[in-house]
Amino acid sequence: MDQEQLMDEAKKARKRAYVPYSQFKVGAALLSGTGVVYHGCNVENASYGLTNCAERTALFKAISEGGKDFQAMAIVADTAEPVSPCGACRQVLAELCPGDMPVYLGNLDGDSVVTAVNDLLPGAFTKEDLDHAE
Ligand SMILES: O=c1ccn([C@H]2C[C@H](O)[C@@H](CO)O2)c(=O)[nH]1
Ligand SMILES: [Zn+2]
Repeated sequence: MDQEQLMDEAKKARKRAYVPYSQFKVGAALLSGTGVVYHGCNVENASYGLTNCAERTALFKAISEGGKDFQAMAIVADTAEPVSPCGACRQVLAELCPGDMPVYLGNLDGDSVVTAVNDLLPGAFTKEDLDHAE
């Protein structure tokens, strides 16, 4: 599955966004090592802070269903520039995906940029930091 196909999967996921408060729909698609695509949309809540972003929805779905060896993630929103994932999602990506995994950021106009997990969160706090606790 190439970048364009994974972006199309993210666009499909975006349609399911539950966004009664922001009306800002985001979709994500995460490709696993076995070729399975895990889809995620943002899911908001009347208690705003409980909102789950599209990226974390896809990641948590994938882990809970046994997905592994993640190959790439595509993220799309209706933004002027390709969407920029929030800090919480960058941290969860750093936890669960390889540092060199490509992340495709896009918008509905077809603009896209390719980045990588490490570039989204240089110096991430990781399990290695915990290993050195005294
Ligand atoms: O990369 C992003 C950025 C924002 N949101 C969601 C959270 C909230 O529902 C809405 C506005 O921030 O967009 C995502 O899902 N992913
Ligand atoms: Zn986020």
